[in-house]
Amino acid sequence: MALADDADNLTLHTDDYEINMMATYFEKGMADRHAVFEVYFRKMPFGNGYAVFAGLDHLIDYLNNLRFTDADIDYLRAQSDYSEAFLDYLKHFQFHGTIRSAQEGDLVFNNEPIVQVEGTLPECQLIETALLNIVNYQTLIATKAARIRSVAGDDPLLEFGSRRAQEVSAALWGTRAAYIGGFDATSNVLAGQQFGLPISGTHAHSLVESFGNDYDAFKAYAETHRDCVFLVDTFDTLKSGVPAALKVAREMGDRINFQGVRIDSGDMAYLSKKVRDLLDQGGFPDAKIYASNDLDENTISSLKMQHAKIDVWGVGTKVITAFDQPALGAVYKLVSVENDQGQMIDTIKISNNAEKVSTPGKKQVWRITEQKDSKSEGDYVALAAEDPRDEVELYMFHPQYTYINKTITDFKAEPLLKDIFKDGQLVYEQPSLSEIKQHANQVKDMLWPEYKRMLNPQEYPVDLSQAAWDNKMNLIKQIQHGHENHLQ
Ligand SMILES: Nc1ncnc2c1ncn2[C@@H]1O[C@H](COP(=O)(O)OP(=O)(O)OP(=O)(O)O)[C@@H](O)[C@H]1O
Ligand SMILES: O=P(O)(O)OC[C@H]1O[C@H](OP(=O)(O)OP(=O)(O)O)[C@H](O)[C@@H]1O
Ligand SMILES: O=C(O)c1cccnc1
Repeated sequence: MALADDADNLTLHTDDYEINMMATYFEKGMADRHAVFEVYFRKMPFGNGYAVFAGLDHLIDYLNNLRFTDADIDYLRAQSDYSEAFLDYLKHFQFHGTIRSAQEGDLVFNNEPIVQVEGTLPECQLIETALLNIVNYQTLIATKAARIRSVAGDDPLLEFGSRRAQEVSAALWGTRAAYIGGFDATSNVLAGQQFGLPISGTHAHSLVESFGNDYDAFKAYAETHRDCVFLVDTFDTLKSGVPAALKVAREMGDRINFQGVRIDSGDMAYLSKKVRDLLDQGGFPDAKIYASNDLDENTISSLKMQHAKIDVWGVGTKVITAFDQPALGAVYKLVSVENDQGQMIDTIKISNNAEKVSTPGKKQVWRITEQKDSKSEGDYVALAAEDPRDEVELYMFHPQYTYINKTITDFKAEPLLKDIFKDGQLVYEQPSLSEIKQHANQVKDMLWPEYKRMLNPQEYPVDLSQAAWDNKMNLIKQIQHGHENHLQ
């Protein structure tokens, strides 16, 4: 079944309630009301000290193709009680909004806006689902990949997860996100073609089974390929797999590039050391040992501690499915909306759970670093009208435990949210994937190691400016005193 006549058009990839709300705004004469929504997540994924932002490229594609086709309108007409006037509005709908966002590869933290959408109420509402879907998944995978990179050192990391990913587009966009987070190549050929990712591949057990023994399989492979990595664990790694690999490598000599062997089961610390000895004694000290089988940052870290002689890591299921945390949990909250007098009114979502109280007002995130070493002091979430670069000293305090505070003087402040779309026009010059990867690598340097350790990292400060904090407290008080906003 074809998904849509225009595969890039994901306009109906939205929740029914978004279109229902659009209809209400339209019918109530509020379709031109201006609004600001912000995306943020509440908890750091995997207990990591930072997250790696990804998804902007797909988000831009999505917005560039946002329009209701005739078939979409017919479908909506058949599904609901929308008026013809509203359907006609959808037919002529174009995205004229403004998007500010972190860039792919940027480090982002909990409780700060990572994407901001400004536009009419209906257009902001329509894109919520797809935006969250894209950013939630890709940021999660890029972060998982960064954790795996953090224990792998400089070893090559290959992404093998397509067969285990949650369907096709997760495999494709997921492997791109894993590349941004720190992987070097993917086994997915379509991802290579579509995104320009380096691809890489060895062979499966089925090849060995098809030939009935290691030697015949490796020999056949060597006669049909120049670059060879032999999978040695189908029958017996040490007694049969590695000896057969060595025999074929010797027989083929310069006719092949014997890159090494792959182990996919058993005790990989023990086996890799034994295999290393066999390769070295067999005259192939440069042959590499590849390992795969349910690897993640914990097993790789453990194998490193056991001094396993593994050179290249193939990681599938656990990176592509973000195995230990299936969702990032980023949300999309209205922070400001125009009233019937044309004034922007800040809005808040109250909850008994302090973490769930949203921070009202259109904001910018300022990354504060020390002048002397460019190391980060924390993020300063300020109202859009504020500019900490005008300040000589900056008072930073924890938004809940306000007694935790510091005043810093010799600082640089860089805005995290950059202009992507302005009034519907793409104004962002999209970097290449290799530039994104390089950026992701570089920005990690600004974090102190305490925020980067895999287990129990320090909590990175994400502070509110005094004005943003006062604004939040005032709105909470107003609501507690029964003065809810009446925008009509
Ligand atoms: N020395 C080791 N230290 C820590 N973890 C290891 C070590 N050796 C292997 N592992 C991991 O232990 C797990 C073993 O999984 P599993 O029981 O599925 O493998 P297996 O029995 O060797 O092979 P098979 O996939 O054929 O069942 C894998 O996640 C593997 O990466
Ligand atoms: O374990 P993962 O991290 O998900 O990595 C991908 C796995 O996919 C392959 O196994 P599979 O059993 O699917 O095929 P095979 O016959 O090649 O072993 C490969 O050998 C890895 O074990
Ligand atoms: O190339 C490989 O070795 C590979 C590819 C996909 C899954 N497992 C292994």
